Parts: sequence; C-alpha cells; structure tokens
Amino acid sequence: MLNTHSLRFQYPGSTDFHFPDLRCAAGETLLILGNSGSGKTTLLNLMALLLSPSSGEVNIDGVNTGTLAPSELPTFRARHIGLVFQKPYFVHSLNVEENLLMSNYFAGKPQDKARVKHLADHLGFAHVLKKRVTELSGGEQQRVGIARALMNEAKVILADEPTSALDDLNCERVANLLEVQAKESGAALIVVTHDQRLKNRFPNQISL
Ligand SMILES: Nc1ncnc2c1ncn2[C@@H]1O[C@H](COP(=O)(O)OP(=O)(O)OP(=O)(O)O)[C@@H](O)[C@H]1O
Repeated sequence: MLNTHSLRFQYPGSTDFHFPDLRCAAGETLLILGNSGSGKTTLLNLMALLLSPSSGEVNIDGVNTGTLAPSELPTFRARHIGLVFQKPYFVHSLNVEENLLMSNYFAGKPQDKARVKHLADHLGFAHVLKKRVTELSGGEQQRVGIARALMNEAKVILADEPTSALDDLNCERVANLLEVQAKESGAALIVVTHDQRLKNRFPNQISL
C-alpha cells in the first residue's frame, strides 16, 4: 500500500537524511524507531506528502506521488492518508461532528454523516458528537482524532507518537483502536514511536 525508495531530504544547513526503504502492505503495521533527532518525524512528513524529498519516491496505492501536480496534492492526501498526532488539532469553533465532516470536505467528498455515526459508535464517543472539542477529555479527543484519520477510509494511516503521553490502559486502548481500525479498513498503519510498550506489541519494526 505504501513504499518508499531511496528517499533523501535536507533541511537548509542541516544533515542530509538518507532514509532506508520502507514497505507496508494493507492491514499491516510498521513501527519506525530511532533516537531523538534521527529523522522519524521528517520521514513521516515525507510519507504524508507534507514535505517533498530532495530525491527518491513515495508510492501510495500504486501512485508515484512525485508525479502529482502541487494542485492535486491536498485532495490526494485527504483521500489516501489519515494522520494521527499525539495531540490532535481541531477547529475549536466547530463541534465534534463538524470537525469530522471537514475531512470529507478536504477530500472533495460529500458529507458522510453515516460514517461519522459509525465511527463514533465504534470508538465510543457518540454521546459527544454535538459538543465542542474543547469540552472533551484527552482520551475522547484522541479517539475523535483517530476517527478523523479514518473518515475517508484512507488506505494509509500515519501516526506520530500516538501513545507516548498515555498511561498503560489508554496506551493499550489506542494501540488496539489503531490496529483494529486499520485492519478493518485494509489500511497500512505506520507508527513513529519511542514507546517501549508498542515495541513489545508490533514486531514489524525499522530503526533509523
Ligand atoms: N523545520 C526544520 N528546520 C530545520 N531543521 C529541522 C526542522 N525540523 C527538524 N529539523 C532537524 O532535523 C532533525 C530531525 O528532526 P525530526 O523531528 O525528524 O527527528 P525525530 O527523530 O522525529 O526526533 P524526536 O524523536 O526528538 O521527535 C533534527 O536534528 C531537527 O533539529
């Protein structure tokens, strides 16, 4: 579903990163490990098409993303890639349901309220759909963040340190949710982490 080939990237005046080739198939989970500063978030941003490599390829769902025109990138990203952050960012003036429906808008798709309801029922936050995101607990916000990544049935889910701030119980919950949801939607799940608990759980790992 996602593979990279000879990816390189350099911030101005900084190290020239040369990343190992990655491959993650539908329904699989891959952990990206590495010391602080080794370039994990940079690699995630390259796979999320938020940064452009100086050379090399990111292939998603059979498309060499380097061939996409800049004007095509936002819609391609919204349709194919779900992003999960340690601390999700939402639009505070909108309620939970509206925040989720925004994903459809960015992907150029009609609003899918049935999908919102399905995900909310599944992830256990149906009772807060009409609330502002700021009124939610941290754990609820995290589940809404995961739902948002799943709204367009993205085939690639990229998660940056999704569990490092969580206690063991919530770490287990979030890891389960991500894994089960990715499997159910046939998505490749790629997780950047330092978290030893995830290292013990997911054997498919690559170190930078
Ligand atoms: N926008 C930027 N401009 C210049 N240098 C940057 C920028 N972002 C990151 N870097 C540098 O690139 C290197 C890799 O950063 P990156 O965030 O990818 O590492 P990381 O492995 O995710 O680190 P951590 O585990 O600490 O989050 C670091 O040395 C960092 O200082």
